[in-house]
Amino acid sequence: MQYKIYPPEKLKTTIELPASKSISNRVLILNALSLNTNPVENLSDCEDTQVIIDAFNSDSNVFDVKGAGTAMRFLTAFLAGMDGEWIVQGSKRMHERPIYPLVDTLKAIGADIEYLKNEGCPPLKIRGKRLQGGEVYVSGSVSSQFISALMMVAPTMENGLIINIRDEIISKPYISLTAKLMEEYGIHLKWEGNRIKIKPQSYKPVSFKVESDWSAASYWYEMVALCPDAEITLLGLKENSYQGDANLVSLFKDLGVSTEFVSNGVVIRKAGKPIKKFFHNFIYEPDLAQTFAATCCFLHVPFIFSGVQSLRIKETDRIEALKTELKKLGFVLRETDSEMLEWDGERCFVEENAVMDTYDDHRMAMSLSSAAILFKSLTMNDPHVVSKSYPNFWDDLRKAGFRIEEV
Ligand SMILES: O=C(O)C1=C[C@@H](OP(=O)(O)O)[C@@H](O)[C@H](O)C1
Ligand SMILES: C=C(OP(=O)(O)O)C(=O)O
Repeated sequence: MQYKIYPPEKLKTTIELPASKSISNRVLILNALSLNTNPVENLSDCEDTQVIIDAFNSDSNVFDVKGAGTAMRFLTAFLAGMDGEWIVQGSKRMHERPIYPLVDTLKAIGADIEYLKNEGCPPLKIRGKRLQGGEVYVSGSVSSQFISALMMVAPTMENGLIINIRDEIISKPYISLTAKLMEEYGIHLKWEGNRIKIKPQSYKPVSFKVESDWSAASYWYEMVALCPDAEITLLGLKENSYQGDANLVSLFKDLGVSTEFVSNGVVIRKAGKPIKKFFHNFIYEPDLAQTFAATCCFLHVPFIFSGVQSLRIKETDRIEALKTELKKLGFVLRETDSEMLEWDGERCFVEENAVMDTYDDHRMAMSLSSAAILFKSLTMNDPHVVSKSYPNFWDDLRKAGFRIEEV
């Protein structure tokens, strides 16, 4: 399926953002560990959250997490400590995404996990049993989700868990998010430097309301940056958010978007000119890199991004995908080394009748959609991929005045 997207003359609207998928997916695991029966308010309706709900409601011992990295990693650690024999599988891409740092660590404390296809990647067969815990070493440079997964199950282990994080810690705010949510569920943990100590203890069931998703908000910031006349209210965002991607407020200031925090969210507006060149290390906000690559190109602001190495092992190789799709629109991006992505302002011919590919990656679709504002229209393949984190994205664009035709 293809969409042809036409922008409105001006943007003035109020958008009910989806709930944070990172918080929703942690809360589901924490609820299961605390035997919590209180309903969660505002749980995300996205596919990545639904696959965890489906796993918990299933009578089968075979779970399909589709493309959800958090679901794959969190359920692996959860099921490793649950009596029974389990199979966790996912999409074709999920079966290429690494999970060995987590599996190796779980095996080191007695877990029984087998690779069913490719060594180091899902699908997995897990023969669950109560884990003793102890002291483990895990790499922090592949995915923070391994550390979050271990942290959440640590209090249920007989001896608790001391997690020593080796190498560079990427996506650190997501580890902080896990720690803060565990604290809300009554857990005490000690995190000093590269060491997280969690004693055996019981989770307390609590009522929880999930805040809106800052990563999803980034696409609306991008639209405001590109639209000559724009004011958008985004509901449900918190100023003192647990989400690291809230850092986009200060990053978008440099690209001419102001943020006013109001009681029920934020109002974002066009405010001044963008800076001449944009520099940022995305190691702590990998999910924002595509938004900023697209925004900078469409604003004609050259950029140097560092810390983008983890983008290669996400829903797709996001570096390759960005280079390919932005080139179709006339922007020549380069990797100066494996951790850097740069656009020095080099242009090429805009491909005639360019059609954007989305690579089974919600963030490719959402970050590129704003090109419709610059080019007056945009055609995109497989737009439904947004359901991974933001199922109502296209409906919200329609609400904001975009015309979207199915072609
Ligand atoms: O823990 C989480 O909720 C997430 C952690 C990040 O992954 P990595 O730690 O693999 O970078 C992020 O990209 C992903 O969208 C969500
Ligand atoms: C990388 C992402 O998700 P995950 O790793 O959980 O599949 C994402 O949502 O951008």
